[in-house]
Amino acid sequence: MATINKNLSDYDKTTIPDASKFRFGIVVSEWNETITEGLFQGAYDALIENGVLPNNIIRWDVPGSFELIYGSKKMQEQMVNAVIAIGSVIQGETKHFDFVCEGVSQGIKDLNVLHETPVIFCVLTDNNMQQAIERSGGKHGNKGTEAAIAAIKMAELRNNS
Ligand SMILES: Nc1c(NC[C@H](O)[C@H](O)[C@H](O)CO)[nH]c(=O)[nH]c1=O
Ligand SMILES: CC(=O)C(O)COP(=O)(O)O
Repeated sequence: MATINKNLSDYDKTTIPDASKFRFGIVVSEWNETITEGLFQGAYDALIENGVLPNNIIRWDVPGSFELIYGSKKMQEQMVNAVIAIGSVIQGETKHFDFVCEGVSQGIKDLNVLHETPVIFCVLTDNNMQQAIERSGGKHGNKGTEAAIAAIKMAELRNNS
């Protein structure tokens, strides 16, 4: 199903584990800052709504989405139950978009394969700014909310396995 047929902020609260026992790391890319701030807010609000204590949310900023890999790797070392990597890549005139998207998605996949702490992929890869606006608190909801719910579920899975 495409995002266009699904609001990214919708979730069934009754299916979400109690998150009050968990600590989360959020790594935020500064590129397309208005978008990544919207995603951060969506993630932060959803964590709080599901019982996470403000002191148990650690935020670090990195320059761009490519740096989310290193930032998330260091965040995995911080005694957190899960990490959320937040970025926004927007298509430009060159192939740079493809390299950044490929690098960050493969890099975060590698962190999930190599280490115990789950890293959630909250990186928008849009054709234009309008698509990014619509997915960071706009008409399609907020991918930050979706990422926070995924982080809680993965923290619980890790706890129980
Ligand atoms: N163009 C975008 C970038 N580019 C920057 C890279 O992510 C990286 O910071 C640079 O190559 C230095 O290593 N980053 C985004 O997050 N979004 C973009 O649209
Ligand atoms: C995603 C990008 O790399 C980007 O927006 C850069 O734009 P350009 O390809 O025009 O340099």
